[in-house]
Amino acid sequence: MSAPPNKQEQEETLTFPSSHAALIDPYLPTLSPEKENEDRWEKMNGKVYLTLTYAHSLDAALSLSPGVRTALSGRLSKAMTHYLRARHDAILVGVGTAVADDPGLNSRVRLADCSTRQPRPVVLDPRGRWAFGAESKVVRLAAEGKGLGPWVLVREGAVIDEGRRKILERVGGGFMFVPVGTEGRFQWGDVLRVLGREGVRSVMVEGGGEVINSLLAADKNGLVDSVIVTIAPTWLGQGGVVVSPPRVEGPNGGPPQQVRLADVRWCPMGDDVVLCGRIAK
Ligand SMILES: NC(=O)c1ccc[n+]([C@@H]2O[C@H](COP(=O)([O-])OP(=O)(O)OC[C@H]3O[C@@H](n4cnc5c(N)ncnc54)[C@H](O)[C@@H]3O)[C@@H](O)[C@H]2O)c1
Ligand SMILES: Nc1nc(=O)c(N)c(NC[C@H](O)[C@H](O)[C@H](O)COP(=O)(O)O)[nH]1
Repeated sequence: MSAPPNKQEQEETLTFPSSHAALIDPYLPTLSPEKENEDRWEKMNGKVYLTLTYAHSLDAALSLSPGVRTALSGRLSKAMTHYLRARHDAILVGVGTAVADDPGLNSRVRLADCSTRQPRPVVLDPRGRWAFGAESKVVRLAAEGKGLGPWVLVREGAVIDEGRRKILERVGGGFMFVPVGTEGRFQWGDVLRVLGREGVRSVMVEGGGEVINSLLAADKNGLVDSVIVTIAPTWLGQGGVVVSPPRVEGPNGGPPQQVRLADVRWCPMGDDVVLCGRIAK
């Protein structure tokens, strides 16, 4: 595990070789002209393409503890993550990640045609916990034209701080309202509907633990189109934020149902390995 990246490391342009991109591309939403995208969107009844992607250790930990930013990906798999960011319309994280990591949520990879493409940062924050300001990295990058302004999804009826609303709107972002259930959570279907209404056709969900586990638990509805996991050759030890969704009991008291991947591909990337797949039906 390395020290937190310094500002220069965080802002340098990354390259992701096309030979590696070719391994990952079958698991990504297609890059097609807008018209074709809209036709497909209608055929799929307005289903936003969802890629679940994150990096974890050999003991399935995303980080040392909830409030700690922990670098796991090596140089090449990190470039892959930035390539994924360029290949989706939006990138979504939970407020726990926004608070712990102060993430940029932009793409720093140059694509094969030398262009860059930025995803819309989306933060799930039902209770309005994220105390961002103009100096928060994602806001600053948007102000500098290096990313898009974030959308913060809060519960319907939440009282919005005027100052924060202005900060977001100044960089092209804003608050959006989504209904919550009894547990104070959004339904994933509602989240995707809100994003779809705003023109988002693909989203990569990057974490953290609660977001990933709640999405895997909800996937009986077939929301996840592909899964791309970077596995780093390290154990973080007990106490980390772990990917392990709640068990679903099997029928008639049988063994618990497993969430399994099909159509699997393992891609070595530097010291890491990237696992791609789709959730088996
Ligand atoms: N290694 C990686 O790829 C990676 C990726 C992202 C985050 N992380 C790490 O994960 C840690 C944060 O994880 P975490 O589990 O504490 O926080 P999290 O990012 O999953 O955020 C949790 C919060 O998001 C909101 N949320 C989650 N699911 C929701 C739903 N269905 N509806 C409404 N709101 C929902 C809730 O407010 C919840 O408290 C940090 O340490 C971060 O560094 C690692
Ligand atoms: N792929 C990946 N490898 C890692 O080792 C790691 N720690 C993350 N973590 C994802 C999480 O969403 C972080 O918040 C962003 O990676 C912050 O990075 P940026 O500032 O957006 O570049 N993701």
